Amino acid sequence: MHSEQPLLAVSQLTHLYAPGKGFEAVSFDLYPGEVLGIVGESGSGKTTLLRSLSARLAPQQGQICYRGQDLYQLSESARRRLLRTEWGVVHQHPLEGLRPQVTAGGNIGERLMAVGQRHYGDIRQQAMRWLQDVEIPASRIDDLPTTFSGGMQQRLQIARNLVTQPTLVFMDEPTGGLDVSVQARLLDLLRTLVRELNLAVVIVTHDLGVARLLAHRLLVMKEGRVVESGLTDRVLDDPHHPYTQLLVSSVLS
Ligand SMILES: Nc1ncnc2c1ncn2[C@@H]1O[C@H](COP(=O)(O)OP(=O)(O)OP(=O)(O)O)[C@@H](O)[C@H]1O
Repeated sequence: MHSEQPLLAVSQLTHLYAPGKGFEAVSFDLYPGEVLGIVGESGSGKTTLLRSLSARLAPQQGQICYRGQDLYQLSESARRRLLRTEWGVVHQHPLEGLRPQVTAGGNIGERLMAVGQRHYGDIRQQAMRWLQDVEIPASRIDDLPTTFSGGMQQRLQIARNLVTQPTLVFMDEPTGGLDVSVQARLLDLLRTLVRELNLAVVIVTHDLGVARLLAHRLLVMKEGRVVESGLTDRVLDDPHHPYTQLLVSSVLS
């Protein structure tokens, strides 16, 4: 099936705050350009797992290899560099992923500087192009993100993360907290960007509609364990595990 090496190889990953709280024995491979959705009810451990996968919470057991290298054997500064360059993290609350005291252009430009760009004119031009790509008027480049609507802030956070052309992006409920029409446009935008940039994505969502639209494969979590995994259409149209059946039928009813 895949001749190439996985971007992420996760095996037997565990971090439990208490029995059933956190995640336990999670294993999967993620390949370039693949979108993996993590679904499950509130408290099932999705966010904790995402933090561990994205180098922000050391697991108690198990291993994550990124391009064949053990993530938690890297130095702290190497992991931080990854997060500023080849990786991106899109938080549910955009201001957690933005610098509120820095202009929209500065928020995007900062990531370019982290990958070594120094030419002010080039950086500003790329920031302007990215603002337009995420449907923010370029005339807002010198405004602070706190003056933006929630939907605009989320699009700015996405631009900030994608400007460095990352290979892997982690998203935690990126459309949560937005109203339905704003959500639909944002999903459309994400789908286009993921395809155009051939991004690998791990996306946490409790919304099966979002999972259906974006994810190629799903992990279904319950009480910290993966109870079912597979291609998105298979999992949602022909769920095998009773918990997945319940999850799917609760959306349909
Ligand atoms: N720092 C922490 N210390 C102790 N327990 C925690 C901590 N963080 C999370 N938990 C617990 O671990 C469990 C999993 O939480 P987590 O946020 O990963 O779930 P989730 O599936 O992302 O939920 P939601 O969809 O509501 O965000 C919960 O019971 C939560 O209370």
